[in-house]
Amino acid sequence: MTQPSFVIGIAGGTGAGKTAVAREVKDAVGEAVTRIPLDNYYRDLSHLPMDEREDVNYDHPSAFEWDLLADHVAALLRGESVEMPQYDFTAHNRKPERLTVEPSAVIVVEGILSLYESDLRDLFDLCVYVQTDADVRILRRIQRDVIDRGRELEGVMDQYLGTVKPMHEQFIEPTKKHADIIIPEGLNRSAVDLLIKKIHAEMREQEEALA
Ligand SMILES: Nc1ncnc2c1ncn2[C@@H]1O[C@H](COP(=O)(O)OP(=O)(O)O)[C@@H](O)[C@H]1O
Ligand SMILES: Nc1ccn([C@@H]2O[C@H](COP(=O)(O)O)[C@@H](O)[C@H]2O)c(=O)n1
Repeated sequence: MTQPSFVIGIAGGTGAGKTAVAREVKDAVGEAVTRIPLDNYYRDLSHLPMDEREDVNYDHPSAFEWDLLADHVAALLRGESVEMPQYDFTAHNRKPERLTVEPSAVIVVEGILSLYESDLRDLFDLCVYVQTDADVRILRRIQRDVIDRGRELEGVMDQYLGTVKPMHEQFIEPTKKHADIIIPEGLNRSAVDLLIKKIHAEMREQEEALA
């Protein structure tokens, strides 16, 4: 049985506020929202030792298992549950366990390159880009990586200049052209409230279509 779902892709640079927006939407709309972090679809790198996993370019499109993510979103739209991978930023690898995700009225796919791959984008009803200046994003990222992810400041800076910034300019920022909505700064109250209103309106339409 197909599940009528409203699918939203939220993209934007590291530290832009994508996760904050997606969490705010889930908190406001509730159980009807399933959040699918793109990070969970980083390729399994169990075949590489830790020192090689540390050096992977995690901001290049090739770092993600796009087919699996598109298959999972398509399965949810067919009304089937999926076994979503989980990611461990400390190990630079997938966790052994998966999380069962059930079909739902609203699906939010959120991550740096959510709007990059056309097969995935074709499944989205609404494309959102969170636009935040690079200086604000790097400050947020340093805070998160050093405090939450236990990384050294020097490593965060090297990674930012070596891969994060150039990949942002080459691959992430250009996906803004696919956006229906651009949200400034992340948790922009007015923009997020409008997004939540749109989701409620779509859910009402789904309910009326089923009645
Ligand atoms: N408009 C905002 N003003 C201040 N801080 C914000 C705003 N939006 C998001 N943040 C904060 O910025 C940090 C990074 O946001 P996050 O959503 O994790 O970014 P992303 O998922 O895009 O990497 C978080 O601590 C979040 O609470
Ligand atoms: N092992 C990894 C995997 C990813 N990253 C970085 O995460 C960023 C994406 O997540 P956001 O919440 O910031 O959007 C991306 O820029 C990768 O560089 C990492 O550092 N280590």
